[in-house]
This record gives sequence, C-alpha cells and structure tokens, in this order.
Amino acid sequence: MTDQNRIISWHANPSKPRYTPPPGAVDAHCHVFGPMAQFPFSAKAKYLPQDAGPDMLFALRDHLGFERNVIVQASCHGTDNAATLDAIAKSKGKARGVAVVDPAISEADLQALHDGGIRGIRFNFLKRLVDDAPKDKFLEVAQRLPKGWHVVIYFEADILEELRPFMDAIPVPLVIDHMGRPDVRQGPDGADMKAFRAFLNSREDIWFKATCPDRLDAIKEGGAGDPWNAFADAVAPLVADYQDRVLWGTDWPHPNMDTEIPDDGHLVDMIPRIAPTEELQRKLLVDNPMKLYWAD
Ligand SMILES: O=C(O)/C=C(\CC(=O)C(=O)O)C(=O)O
Repeated sequence: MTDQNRIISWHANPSKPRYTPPPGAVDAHCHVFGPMAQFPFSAKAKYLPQDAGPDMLFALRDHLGFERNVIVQASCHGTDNAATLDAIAKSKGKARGVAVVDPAISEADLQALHDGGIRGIRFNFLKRLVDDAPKDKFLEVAQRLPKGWHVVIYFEADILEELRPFMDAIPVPLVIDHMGRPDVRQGPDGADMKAFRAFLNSREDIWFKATCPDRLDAIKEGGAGDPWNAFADAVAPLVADYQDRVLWGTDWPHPNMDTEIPDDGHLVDMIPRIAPTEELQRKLLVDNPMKLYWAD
C-alpha cells in the first residue's frame, strides 16, 4: 500500500446530537489510528487510514457528551498496541482499552498491558481484516489472562455456529462486537437474531455491543442507511431483554468506511431508539461498561 491510499473514514464535522447522554457515559467501542509517524501501521494492515489520534478522539468525546472511552485495538495496528496505550495514557484515566496480542505473549507483557489500562483482548475472525485466526492459540492465551479481563470477539453471523465450540471453551466473559453482525433487515425475530439470542442464553457472561447501525443497515449491504430504521427495530428488543450485558460505542473513526461515512451525532441519536428509558440508558452507557472496564 502506498501513502496515497490512506483513507479518511470519519465525518469531518459531526452534528451535535439531540440526545444528551447521562453523566459518566462511556463510548465503549472506538479506535485510534496512529499518528503514523509515531506509531506505524502493521505491514499486514488491510486498510491504511489517515491519522486519527487521541486529541481527535477526545474532542469528539466531548462534542458528543461522553466522559470516557474504551479504545479497541484496530486491525491496522496488528499486535503492536503502542498507539492504543498512548491514547489511554493521554486520557488521564478517562480511557481503558482492548488489545490484540500475539498469542505467545508472556505473562509479564500481559501485566504491562494491564498496567497500561488494557482489560481484554480481541479475536478478529473477519477474513477481510486478518490473514489468520488460530483458534487453538487463541484458546491457550485466553486461559492465562490477568484477573478481571475478558475476550472480545468479532465475527459475522454466518460463522456463529462454527465458532460455538471455540467460544464455549473460553473461560472468561465474552464481549461480541456488533452483535456478531446480524442481518437487521430480517427484523427482531429473524434467523440471525434468534441464533444470537440462543447463544446469549447459553451463558450469562456473554456481553454484546449494540453498535454499528452504519455498517449493519448500510445501503451498500441492502439496508436503508441513515436513520437506520431496520437497525432500531431489530436491536431495541435485544437491548431490553439483555439489559445488564449490553454496551454501546461510536466505532469512531469507523475503520474502512469509504462510503456512507456516518455522522457521529446521528449515531448518538440512535441511543434513545434502542434504549428508550433513562434506566436502560444508564445501564447501557454507564453501569455496564463501568463493570467491565473500571471494576478496579
Ligand atoms: O472497527 C470495527 O469495529 C470494525 C471493523 C474494523 C475492525 O474491526 C478492525 O480494523 O480491527 C470493520 O468491520 O472493518
């Protein structure tokens, strides 16, 4: 990839949301890119973004009315978590993170990640983002994580069943990115949502992110786009039924989005549509992420 291919995947001037998040609200799924001069991208990166560093992330946080971030290591940085750790360090305690690690990582290096604010590791099964996802090695490292950590898993709905034995064997809580990417056009009782509910019912320590209407209800995926009505209809019942284990995040800077880049203000305005009461909103934005990421 050449430098000319560096993409801008975020909105230049997101609107101010109509919805005001409660005090202490956490954006529990976002990323940083670079800056590249300081934190080069992985040689295996499948996309090469422009810089979107901590200053931009924290300015967006304040603009949208949030107080904290959970920064998830994006695939473009591979297993070098330096950019994520740098952003956490600059947040003055207002950010924690999820790392992507080489499964052979030492105990001392895991502890160093913990000291830097990491509270989980991410396994990414999207073929367009990573070359391989070795389940046996992932399982081995999942068995020796620091106390209180969890595993974040990113997969698409068509491999949920295939991943079940692997996920069932993970001995720490699971957090599923973007609900495992169901086809929201099928509605709240569609096959994908039914399968995801069965999975959630199999264990009480499976959490999920009610995130990414912009990806799941995109025009290019056959959806209707912003204001993402199919997403709201399909996801609201899931949030209501599993309200103690659901998280929310912007997904800024929206890795890889080259068309239909979402207005982050509009993403925030999805919150009251999927969590209509103040109690649900407090769980989604404050209580649940604080339990997972700021328990200590
Ligand atoms: O940011 C997300 O949550 C989704 C991504 C990017 C990603 O996961 C990564 O680069 O690691 C995607 O669907 O391309």
